[in-house]
Amino acid sequence: MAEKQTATTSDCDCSGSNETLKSADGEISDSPKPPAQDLKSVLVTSVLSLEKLDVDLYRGTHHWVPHTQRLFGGQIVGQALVAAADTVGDSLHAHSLHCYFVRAGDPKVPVLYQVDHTRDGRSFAVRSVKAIQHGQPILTCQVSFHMVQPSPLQHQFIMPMVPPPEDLLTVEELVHLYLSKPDLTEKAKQGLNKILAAEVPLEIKPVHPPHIYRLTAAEPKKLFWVRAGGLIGEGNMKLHRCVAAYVSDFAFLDTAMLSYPNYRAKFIASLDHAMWFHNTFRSDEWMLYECESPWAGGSRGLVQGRLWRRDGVLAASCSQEGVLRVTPVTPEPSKL
Ligand SMILES: CC(C)(COP(=O)(O)OP(=O)(O)OC[C@H]1O[C@@H](n2cnc3c(N)ncnc32)[C@H](O)[C@@H]1OP(=O)(O)O)[C@@H](O)C(=O)NCCC(=O)NCCSC(=O)CCCCC(=O)O
Repeated sequence: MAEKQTATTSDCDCSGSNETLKSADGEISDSPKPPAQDLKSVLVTSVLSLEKLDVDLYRGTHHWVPHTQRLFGGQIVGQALVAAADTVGDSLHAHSLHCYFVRAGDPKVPVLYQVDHTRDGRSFAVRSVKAIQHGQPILTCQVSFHMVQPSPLQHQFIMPMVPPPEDLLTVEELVHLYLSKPDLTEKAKQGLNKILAAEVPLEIKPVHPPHIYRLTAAEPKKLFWVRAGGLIGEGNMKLHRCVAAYVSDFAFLDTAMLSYPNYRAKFIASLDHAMWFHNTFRSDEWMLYECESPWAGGSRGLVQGRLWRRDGVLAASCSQEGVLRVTPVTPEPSKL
């Protein structure tokens, strides 16, 4: 047991990878401007840097834990993808993954990732990953990898027209703006300060920032720009998919709650998560996350998302179902 190594992420020399930034029509695109932030992202240095304990066995630790004190689903999916990707060659790239969150993750102990080599074929390889805590699975995940293959069949939806990230405020800037408003209730202040204290390793700019007190039902749709906080770099393009897996579970499921301002979630958790990767991208550059919920019912909600590169190329698609147990909100007398 146990030669100790760090798996697959920041230190991996994947300079042999021939994956370049290509647009949907196969043209090499103008490389978007490098991100402003120059410090290595904590997603690289910690969250997605797994310890290799043995053949096909990895250990991951935690960074940001949501207030629910159950592990963030995106972290578990991202780490599972790192483990799976470490067991395939550099010419294979994850094109889809399908996961079930079967138990809540415990933030007090690390997570073990056990990889099973389900199949290795000529063009595709499939890995099955079990994330384990206290001897029991918390996540089961299947990842399929594909070698780069050309095709005359190419189409995609068109990216929604939205203001560029430079014209929008980050969540932190919005919170400071809200905190400067008079007549803020103590409860609202506490909620806003909690947002500032959370060390989410992502930068987010909502396209339509929510009103501090959401009073009216909205369509279950939202759009936000998102990128990893800090630099990831071009060295390991596989890692960008792992980061996108992390990103894709963030603020996703609550899209299903947007039409119900008179209810708050007393229990909300993702049950499953699926992703399809379509094109290369850098997750430390701004991507537009377009989220919508086509259905809710039976204490569950379905959400679907598209991650767009800012040059309009569809990078990835996501789907998730979650449990939504709600309780009515008592209206507060003092509103902004
Ligand atoms: C809990 C899961 C979904 C399975 O549920 P169940 O089979 O019901 O498990 P139990 O252990 O029997 O119950 C758990 C809990 O729920 C209460 N419960 C059960 N049924 C009902 C019911 N019909 N009505 C009311 N309450 C019910 C039960 O009493 C227990 O309550 P407790 O005793 O107070 O605990 C299970 O599959 C699970 O937990 N899966 C993991 C889900 C998960 O962790 N997903 C990833 C994290 S969520 C996430 O990351 C979303 C992003 C958040 C960040 C952001 O975007 O801001």
